[in-house]
Amino acid sequence: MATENKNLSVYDKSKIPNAKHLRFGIVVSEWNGEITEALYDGAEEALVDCGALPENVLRWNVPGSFELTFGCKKIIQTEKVDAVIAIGSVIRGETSHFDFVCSATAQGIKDLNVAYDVPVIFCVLTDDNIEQSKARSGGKHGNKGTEAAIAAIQMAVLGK
Ligand SMILES: Nc1c(NC[C@H](O)[C@H](O)[C@H](O)CO)[nH]c(=O)[nH]c1=O
Ligand SMILES: CC(=O)[C@@H](O)COP(=O)(O)O
Repeated sequence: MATENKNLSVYDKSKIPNAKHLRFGIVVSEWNGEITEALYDGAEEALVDCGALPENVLRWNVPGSFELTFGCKKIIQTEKVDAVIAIGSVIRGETSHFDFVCSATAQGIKDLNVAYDVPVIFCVLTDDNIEQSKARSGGKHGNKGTEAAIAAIQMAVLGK
């Protein structure tokens, strides 16, 4: 199902485990800050709505989406977290740089999920234009940060 037909912010709280005993890391790319801040707000609000304590939501910033892999690795290595959310916004420019950043970031975050026993949630928008990004960070399609928070809670308790 494409995002076009799904609201990213809709979740059934009764079906989400309570997050009161969980601790989360959120690593936020500073590129396209208007978008990533909105994604962060959606994620943080959903985590707290589902019972997480604000003091158990740890935020680190990195320069761009390419640095998300390293930032997520470091937060896993240095902090006790039950799940990590990687937040970024990549918007296509004139060159093929978009493709390399998106691919490297997706592969890097996938690799972290293999290398460590802490789920890392891919909350990276990869859009052709800013309008698509705005629509997915609190606009007509909801907020991918909200979706990522719910996934983080579900994955944090998986197998426990
Ligand atoms: N163009 C975007 C970037 N580019 C920067 C890279 O992510 C990286 O920080 C740089 O290549 C240095 O290693 N990053 C985004 O997150 N979004 C973009 O649209
Ligand atoms: C995703 C990018 O790196 C991109 O926004 C950079 O723009 P350009 O390809 O025009 O250099």
